[in-house]
Amino acid sequence: MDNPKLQKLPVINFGKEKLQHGTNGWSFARNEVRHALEECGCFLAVYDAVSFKLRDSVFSALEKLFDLPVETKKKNTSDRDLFGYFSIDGDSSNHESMGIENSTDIEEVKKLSKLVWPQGNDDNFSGIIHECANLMSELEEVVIRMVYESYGVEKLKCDSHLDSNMHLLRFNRYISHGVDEKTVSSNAHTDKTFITILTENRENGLEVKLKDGQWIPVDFLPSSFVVMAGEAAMAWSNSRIQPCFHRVLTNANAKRLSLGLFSFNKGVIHIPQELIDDEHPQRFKSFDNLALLDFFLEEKRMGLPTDSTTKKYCGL
Ligand SMILES: O=C(O)CCC(=O)C(=O)O
Ligand SMILES: [Fe+2]
Repeated sequence: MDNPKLQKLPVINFGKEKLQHGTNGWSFARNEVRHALEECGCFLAVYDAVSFKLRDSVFSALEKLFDLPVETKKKNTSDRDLFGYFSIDGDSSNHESMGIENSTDIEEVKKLSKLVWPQGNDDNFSGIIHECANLMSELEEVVIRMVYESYGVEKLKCDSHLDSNMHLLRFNRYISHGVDEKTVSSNAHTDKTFITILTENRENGLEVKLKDGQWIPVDFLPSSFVVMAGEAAMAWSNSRIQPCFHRVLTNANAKRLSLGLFSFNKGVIHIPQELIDDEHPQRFKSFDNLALLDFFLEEKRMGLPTDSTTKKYCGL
């Protein structure tokens, strides 16, 4: 039975009519987005632009990708830790991840496909993955436009933010073996992104932490994606938006796949004047989002605590 004390995440519908700027549906959804990000740091977006058929094709393509030999998967490299292939093995679990930088460019998706299937791939891996990445990035653009608009920040600033957006598409597979309880497959963390958009196959596991400290499981609805605010959105918003703390717990003998679009800004992010006033004095300096990520990765490599990386990097 549902625990009545367990809160649920806000659910916001992103049907076609809500995506039309200037409609009542848009204004209503825009207010819900701001409220959800300020209160929870995340929400569930029902977004049927990604059809069930496309979803199924994406997850079966990812299953084939992860079923490749480790040596092949290791060809997915990147200059940044965590952007290419990595694997974390625990006593009873295994978490593997692969990524495609600039995934809204089909050539980048083809590059990975050619690397791991040099003889060719008959399942249209690139087409399917690229279509899904593009649809996810369209949702992300709508969310970012709504966020800028809800705070009355100039449209030009929003356009320039979107022009310098960089997307990393990342796939995760978590396998846990014969344990009775849930296994922590990904420790609690916040992303260093502006926005992260995630979905999963049928196996649940993602949990988010609410303001009151309660961890709640994300119950994905059909056609839904969780939209999470990252540290960059928190700093940009002068701490109005909460960064979303999340973790992954997998069930015994489960195989879970997830797909996430991580957006970083390639330029320098300035804290908008519209978000600074007597009640909200400026809390962060202008900062470079990717440099913030590199700073975090370096601190992590050195084994330093990373719970207040952003404050340390660009806090005032
Ligand atoms: O697999 C998931 O649902 C979450 C993955 C995640 O938090 C991450 O890749 O940063
Ligand atoms: Fe994450």
